[in-house]
Amino acid sequence: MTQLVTANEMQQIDQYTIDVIGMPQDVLIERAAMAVVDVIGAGHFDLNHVLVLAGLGNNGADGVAIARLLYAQGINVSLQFVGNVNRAKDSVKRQLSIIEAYGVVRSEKSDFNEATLIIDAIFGVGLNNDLPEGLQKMIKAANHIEKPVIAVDMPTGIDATTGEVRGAALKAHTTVTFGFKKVGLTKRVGGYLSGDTIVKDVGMLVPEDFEFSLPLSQSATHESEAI
Ligand SMILES: NC(=O)C1=CN([C@@H]2O[C@H](COP(=O)(O)OP(=O)(O)OC[C@H]3O[C@@H](n4cnc5c(N)ncnc54)[C@H](OP(=O)(O)O)[C@@H]3O)[C@@H](O)[C@H]2O)[C@@H](O)CC1
Ligand SMILES: [K+]
Repeated sequence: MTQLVTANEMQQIDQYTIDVIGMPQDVLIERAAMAVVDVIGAGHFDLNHVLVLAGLGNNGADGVAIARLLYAQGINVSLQFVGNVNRAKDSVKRQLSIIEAYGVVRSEKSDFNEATLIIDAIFGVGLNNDLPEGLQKMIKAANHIEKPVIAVDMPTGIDATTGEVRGAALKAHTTVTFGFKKVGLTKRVGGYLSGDTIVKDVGMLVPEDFEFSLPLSQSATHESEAI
């Protein structure tokens, strides 16, 4: 039995945990990154060349932290930004200044062909529009070569509430989603493109009087089991 949430409900819980409980955002980002690295470690993925695709919001911040953790384990990882870094959120810029001290290579072009595993940290629950044309093209090309993809929180391009594709969506082998299972991962194309979905606890707290709008789902899911 799992509690399903909409994008908005997840964002309210995020904000409450940070603003009311006082949990630093960078702690949540670090725990999210560690959760994804746990899943990578427990999986049977080819880690010869991991390519992290990072966007400009907190989903991207998760991605930069994941790249740092993998690099610190001696894994061959490259980081590619999707979008204009100058427009990135502060959380991403903080992660960037940290990772630069570790010496991680930032690749400009998307070296999909060499990658043996792709970490999709472009957009998460903050997706609020159709993807830009260029990104849609890149995603369709990536889907075509069928590289294994681990989606961070949501497959990029899937609306976390409706499960619809916003122009294009990166098909994931596995989706590691934080806190609660987003209802978009169970509906329409979102249910298909998200692959195996694992819910990981990153320390979010739900307000006492919080009213979930969705019923508990029967769907089996991996709770945040220790791996
Ligand atoms: N909050 C927390 O504490 C934690 C959050 N966590 C992580 O954060 C993720 C949510 O982060 P997020 O709200 O920054 O949104 P995200 O999905 O990164 O999008 C980035 C920005 O892109 C923009 N944008 C949207 N759609 C667009 C489009 N079609 N085309 C172009 N641009 C578009 C939009 O910016 P705007 O347009 O609103 O200025 C948006 O802000 C969540 O999924 C999880 O991974 C975890 O670390 C746990 C702790
Ligand atoms: K993502």
